[in-house]
Amino acid sequence: MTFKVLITDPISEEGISPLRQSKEVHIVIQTNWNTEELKQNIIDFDALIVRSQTQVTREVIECAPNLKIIGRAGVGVDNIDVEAATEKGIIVVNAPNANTNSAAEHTMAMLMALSRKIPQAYLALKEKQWDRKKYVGVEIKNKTLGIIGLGRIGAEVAYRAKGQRMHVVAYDPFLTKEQAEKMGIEYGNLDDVLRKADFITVHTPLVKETKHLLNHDAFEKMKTGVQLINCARGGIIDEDALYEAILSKKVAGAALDVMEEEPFYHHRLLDLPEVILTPHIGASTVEAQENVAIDVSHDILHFINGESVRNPVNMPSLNNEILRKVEPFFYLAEKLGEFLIYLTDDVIEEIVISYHGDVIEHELSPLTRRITKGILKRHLGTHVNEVNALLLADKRGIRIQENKSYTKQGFSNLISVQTSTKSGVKSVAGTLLDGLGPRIVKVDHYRVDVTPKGHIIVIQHTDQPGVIGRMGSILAKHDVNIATMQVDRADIGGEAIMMLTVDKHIEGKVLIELLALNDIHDVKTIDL
Ligand SMILES: NC(=O)C1=CN([C@@H]2O[C@H](COP(=O)(O)OP(=O)(O)OC[C@H]3O[C@@H](n4cnc5c(N)ncnc54)[C@H](O)[C@@H]3O)[C@@H](O)[C@H]2O)C=CC1
Ligand SMILES: O=C(O)C(=O)COP(=O)(O)O
Repeated sequence: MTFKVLITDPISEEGISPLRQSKEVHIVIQTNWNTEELKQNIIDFDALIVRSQTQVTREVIECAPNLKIIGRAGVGVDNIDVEAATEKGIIVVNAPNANTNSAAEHTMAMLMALSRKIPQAYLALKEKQWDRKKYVGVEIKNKTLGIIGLGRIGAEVAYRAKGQRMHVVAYDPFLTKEQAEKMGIEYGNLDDVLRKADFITVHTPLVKETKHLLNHDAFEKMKTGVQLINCARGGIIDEDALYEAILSKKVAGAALDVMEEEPFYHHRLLDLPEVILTPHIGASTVEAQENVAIDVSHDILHFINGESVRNPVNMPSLNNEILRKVEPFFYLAEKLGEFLIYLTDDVIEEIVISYHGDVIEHELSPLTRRITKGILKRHLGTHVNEVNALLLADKRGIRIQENKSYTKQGFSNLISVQTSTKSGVKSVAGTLLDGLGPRIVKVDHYRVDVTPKGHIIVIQHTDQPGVIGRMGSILAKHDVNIATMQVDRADIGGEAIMMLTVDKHIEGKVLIELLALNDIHDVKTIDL
């Protein structure tokens, strides 16, 4: 089947060559559509690749019933309604490492241009003005650069600034004093950075907490004559407050690659000679564009091939080594969920997942997602996936509890899943046996040993002579061949369980006959 990929922002042709080479992929590039046109035309597409310009709103996502993956050929996903995508089970991937260098280099270029007024001098000369006095700058050597957000790009900027013999003070909620010392920079809180810096550069994402992070109050705390750089996202600096701060001479200059509204032509900041601007070109290099497109293309191909994507935004990201260790448990996890929902007759209030033994050394969240997916899938349909399973459970008021314990419970690894409803608790446990694969080893408090695959019958009965024979006769009458069979009981003559694997799907009429047998209390037929 053809996998249709729509690309709506300019992208490197070399970068998408992995996609072009795939026979399954059909690519449409359309960079001129407005939102309405995008909404009308997105219906058939399986994947969408964008940069920062296309606004992938909830409305757009709702017009895309076939959309499975959105690739952001870059870092910031503030132009994508990730929550709406997650609800629909659409995976969002980006290219977090591919344009770091270009963005850091652009930041340094802006810092140099700002400190030496290069764009202003250039413009004047183009107007035939030779004015050397007007364009006196300041050195950056021995000046303090304040970095807000010391992630990938912030850290690269710090190294480069140190190379220029600047003193660097940085604030990031995840930065420790020790890490800062190792990097040879000063560790500070936000106020330290604001108070100490001669130049301030921001490298955070645009989120609720960073919107207008540099506002009127922040400007008040800065040195008079401070210069600002924003090569991250428009909106981190409050543009009106910046305008006022420049007029009042608190801020001597600003270099902006990004603005709150893009493209921008009419903002009053454009009229200030202290402001230098570029049209969001921090990642616009041949190398970065090729790299972002390659990374996103590979993730789309991973997705098509049923492999885990490398750079998910709305799921935990797993590196290859972590993935290699946890992947063998994926099938077992999902099947435990699928199995348990057959036994659960009432509305689920809580799912308790307990991991025992060696498995707890692995990243467990992908397993919890798969178990939840397995449970929800039966009633919510195939649109439930690893991306939206937890969100869908949460929206239905289902609490999910995860427990971990080193205690081995008789197996080197054991995953036990329990559903709680108003009518009681149901549980199943499974293990991954070395060389033998996944097994269901416990159903409620009964011990069993069944491969979670194919057609399974679970029969609750009273432990009496003849029950098994009568059950066997009914299956034989309907030409149902029993492949394996397990029996366990609480006490002699007490409650017992039979678990059979059979070679075909059990039809309703067989079920009715089984349920009518004396001493059989419940029968569940399960297709995994
Ligand atoms: N102008 C352009 O063309 C480009 C812009 N960008 C933008 O640069 C930004 C940073 O990108 P990366 O470094 O790759 O991301 P990153 O995720 O590696 O780093 C962001 C850092 O900001 C920190 N942070 C979050 N909230 C903060 C707060 N309130 N105060 C201080 N620090 C905070 C985080 O802890 C993290 O370390 C993103 O917004 C991205 O969209 C990225 C590439 C190109
Ligand atoms: O990667 C990012 O976050 C960027 O801002 C780059 O944006 P672009 O892909 O060049 O539109």
